[in-house]
Parts: sequence; structure tokens; C-alpha cells
Amino acid sequence: MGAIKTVGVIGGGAWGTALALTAARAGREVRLWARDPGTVSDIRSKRQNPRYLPKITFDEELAATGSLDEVADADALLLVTPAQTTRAMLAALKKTGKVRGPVVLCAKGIEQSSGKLLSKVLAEELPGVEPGVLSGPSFADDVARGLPTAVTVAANSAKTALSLCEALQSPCFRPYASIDILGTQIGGALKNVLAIACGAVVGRKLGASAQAALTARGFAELSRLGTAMGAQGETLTGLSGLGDLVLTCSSSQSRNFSFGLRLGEGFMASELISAGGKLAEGAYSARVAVKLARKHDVEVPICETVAKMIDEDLTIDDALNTLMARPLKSETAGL
Ligand SMILES: NC(=O)C1=CN([C@@H]2O[C@H](COP(=O)(O)OP(=O)(O)OC[C@H]3O[C@@H](n4cnc5c(N)ncnc54)[C@H](O)[C@@H]3O)[C@@H](O)[C@H]2O)C=CC1
Ligand SMILES: O=C(CO)COP(=O)(O)O
Repeated sequence: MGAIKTVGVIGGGAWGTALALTAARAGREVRLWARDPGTVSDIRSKRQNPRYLPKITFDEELAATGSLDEVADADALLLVTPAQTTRAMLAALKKTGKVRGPVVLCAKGIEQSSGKLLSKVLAEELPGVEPGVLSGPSFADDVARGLPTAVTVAANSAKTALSLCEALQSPCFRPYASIDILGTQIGGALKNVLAIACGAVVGRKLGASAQAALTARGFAELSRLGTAMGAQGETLTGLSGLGDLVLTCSSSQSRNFSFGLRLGEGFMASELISAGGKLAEGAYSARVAVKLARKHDVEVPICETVAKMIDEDLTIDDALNTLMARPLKSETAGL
């Protein structure tokens, strides 16, 4: 593929808008598709997305539109709608008949109905289109404000990964190229589930030691599943794995961590989910992550506990008892 001059961003939420700004700062011509007409008009007329990025006014002018046709033929597309909408969005893109560049998956999750990674969903819906994955420790608000951020950008070929990195690089945004598409997706999907557990521990005031233990044991789960599925070790310890896990497990800026905080404070998951509120992808990925782990014969007790808190309203105290009462395990091989 040649140099990327135009970037189409699909999704006018916090992350889609932040990535559109990133591509604009990198000198690309950017077209941003948003489902909500109010978002399109706010971005066009006020240079703001008040619903998803409150109190931020952009220096950059973004060409926002409600028409997928106007975006689909860009040199590269960033797909930035929630993970569970990926298949429908790809089908809608296919209908335009215009997709020609790589499609970079920016959502963090696993398809609930099939247990498939989003790259597999892409291969099924738009066969022949080059896949990409963008993931790593990056809060949309930080990125939109131009704070320094580094992420992993993976593609099947080094050439495509590098050209995507060049298309997005700016003084405040540093992408690292990778050819590990699979591994780059696993960290993003699992860290959201693990961040819910860390938030719950903090919400229940169980202390910083418990939070650190959970983050480290969470990383063991992410690594075991990633390794079993074929991820590269450097990916799991890199930005999209350990990097994003550390960020999300330690900050109430994370929506997944905040969802967990509420669970720790005594709210039931069913109450929180029925009240709507901000997107917490981990609530949708927990059960399917457990199923994926079973398929690969891997133990993921923290993810399993989060899945029970979400699907069965297991309380934080019962969750803690379940984890602490597990049979003793060795931390190292050979014991
Ligand atoms: N916000 C962040 O800091 C980051 C988010 N992500 C990931 O990006 C993905 C999107 O997250 P955000 O933009 O933050 O969420 P958001 O809640 O801010 O925005 C979601 C956007 O998707 C649109 N949307 C919802 N359902 C839709 C559907 N059925 N069809 C089409 N559009 C639909 C909404 O209108 C909204 O524009 C998630 O998977 C998230 O994990 C990744 C890195 C950072
Ligand atoms: O993925 C993110 C940071 O890397 C954003 O995390 P939350 O979706 O939990 O807010």
C-alpha cells in the first residue's frame, strides 16, 4: 500500500474523536463518521464533542458526517465503535462497496455471541481487507488534550504497520509497530475485565496491597491466555498488554475501573447495567473471556469471578472469599 493521505474514522464517541484529532495532528485529511446527528453538528460547528469529551475544544477542524459513504473510501479506516457493534458496522461498510484501505480495529473486546476476536469478525465480514489493530494505554481525554501517549499499531505486514504508524504519529502520539495482530487484541480485551476487579477492590477499601496483587495475578491470566492463543511475549509485556493493564487497573479515569468501584461500594452489576451510564467493555467481555480461556484450557480465576459478579450478581465479599479460598498454587514453573 502507498502512503496514507486520508483517514476515515468510524465512531464519534470519546475514542473515535480523539483518534480523529490524532490523525489530523499527524497531517492527514480526516473524515469522521458519527451515528448521532447532534455529535456531527457539534463537531462541525463548535469543534467540540460535549457528550463524550466534555470541556474540550479542538484546535483542529474535523470533517464530521453521518454518511458512511463519505468515509468508507479513505486510504485507511479506524473502526472505533463499541466491540459488540463491530460486525454490524463492518456489514454496513461492506454495503458501501467502497472500502479499499486497511481497517484498523480500535475497540477493546471479544464478540459475545461467537467468542471471536474482532480480527476474525473482520475477516468474515470484509474478506480480503487488510486488518489492523490499535491498542495500548491511552485515555481518550488525555489524547484529545494532546498529552503524550504511546500505543501499539499491529498489522499482518510490517509495511502496513509502519505506514499506519507514520499516518498517526505526531509530537504527542507515538505508535509502535507490530505484526502481532492477535496478541495486540488480547491485552485490550482482558485488561477491561481485570480493571473491573481492581476497581471493586478499591471500592471495598481492601487496600493497595490487594490492588497490586490483583493486577499482578491479572497479568498472569492475560499472559496465560495470550500465550495459549499464540500471542508474542513482547506483546503481552508491551503497551497493549501490561501497559494498558497497569493504566486501567490504577485509575478512576477508566470507565471499567469505575464500574468496579461501584461494585465494591455495594451496587449490584444488574443495577449498574440497567441504569445505562458510560461504556464498560469488560462487562460484556468477562463471560466470553472465560469461555475462551476454557477452550484453551487456561485458568482465569479473576476473570471468572468478575463474570460471576456481572452475570450472577455475586457480591464483592463473596467474590473475595472465592478468590482467597482457592487451593494453593505455585507462582513459578517446576514446583
Ligand atoms: N475512551 C477511551 O479512552 C478508549 C476507548 N477505547 C475503546 O474504543 C471503543 C469505543 O469507546 P469510546 O469511544 O470510548 O466509547 P463512547 O461510549 O465514548 O462512544 C461510543 C460511540 O459509539 C457509538 N455507537 C454506540 N452504539 C453504536 C452502534 N450500534 N452503531 C454505531 N455506533 C454506535 C456511539 O454513538 C458513540 O459515538 C471501546 O471498545 C473502548 O474500549 C480504546 C482506547 C481508549
Ligand atoms: O482503554 C482505555 C485506556 O487504554 C480506556 O479504558 P476504559 O474503557 O476503562 O475507560
